[in-house]
Amino acid sequence: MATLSNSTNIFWQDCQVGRLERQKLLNQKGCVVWITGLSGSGKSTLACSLSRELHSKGKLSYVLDGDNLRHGLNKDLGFKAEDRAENIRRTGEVAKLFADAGLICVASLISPYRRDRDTCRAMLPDANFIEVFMNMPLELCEARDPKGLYKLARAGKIKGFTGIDDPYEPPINCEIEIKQENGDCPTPTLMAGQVVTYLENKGFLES
Ligand SMILES: Nc1ncnc2c1ncn2[C@@H]1O[C@H](COP(=O)(O)OS(=O)(=O)O)[C@@H](OP(=O)(O)O)[C@H]1O
Ligand SMILES: Nc1ncnc2c1ncn2[C@@H]1O[C@H](COP(=O)(O)OP(=O)(O)O)[C@@H](O)[C@H]1O
Repeated sequence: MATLSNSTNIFWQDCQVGRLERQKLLNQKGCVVWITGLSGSGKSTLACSLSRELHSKGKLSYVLDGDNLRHGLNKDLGFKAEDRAENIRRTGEVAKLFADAGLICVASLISPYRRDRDTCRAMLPDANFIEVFMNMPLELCEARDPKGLYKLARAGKIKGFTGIDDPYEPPINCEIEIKQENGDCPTPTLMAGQVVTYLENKGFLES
C-alpha cells in the first residue's frame, strides 16, 4: 500500500470561486451522507432511493457505492483490514471533494470498522458528516443474500466475510438509524424520507 504524506514542498492553491458561492448556485449545502451496514442491509437501495428523492426536489447528489468504487478507484484493494481502511480513507477523501463542490454526497460502503468511519468524519466539519446506520439483523441480510455471498461465506468459500468471520462494529453515535419496526423493514421510500427529513431540518436543502 502507498505510504501516506510522502509529498514535500507542496502548497495549497486557493481559487476565487469558493464553496459558499457554489452552494448558492445550487441552493443547497454540501455534505456527506455516509451509509454503513452489513452486506444486504439495504445500503445501495437507500442510496439510490435517496438520490432519486433529492433529484425530484431539485437537489444535486452523487452516490459513491463501495461495490462500484471497487471496479475502478479501489480495484487494487481486497478485504483484509488494512485494505478496507484504505478503501474507506480514499472514499472519504473523494466524498469530501464532492461535499466541497456543494453536492450531497451519498457514500454507501460496509465500512465495518468504527475507526475508519471516524477518520472520514474527522475530514469534514462535524455537522457535515451524517452517519446512517442500517441496523438490520444479520439473519435478515443473510436471508436476502441477493449475491449468494453469505452462502459462499458459510461454506468457507469466502474468507473474512463481514458478519460471518470478520467483525462489524456498529456506530455508537450515528446521526440516523434505520431499523425494523414491528419486525418489518421500512420501504426504500420511507428510509429515504427519514434521511431527507433530517437534511431538511438541518438546513442542507437550502443555501
Ligand atoms: N469478504 C467480504 N466482506 C464483505 N463484503 C464482501 C467481501 N467480499 C466481497 N464482498 C462484496 O464487496 C462489497 C463490499 O464492499 P465495500 O467496499 O463496501 O466493503 S468495505 O467497506 O471495504 O468493508 C459487498 O457489497 P454489499 O453487499 O453491497 O455490501 C459484497 O458484495
Ligand atoms: N427497505 C427494503 N425493503 C425490502 N427489501 C429491501 C429493502 N432494502 C433493500 N432490500 C433488498 O435487500 C437486498 C439487499 O439490498 P442492497 O441495497 O443491495 O444492500 P447492500 O447494499 O447493503 O448490500 C436487495 O435485494 C434489495 O432489493
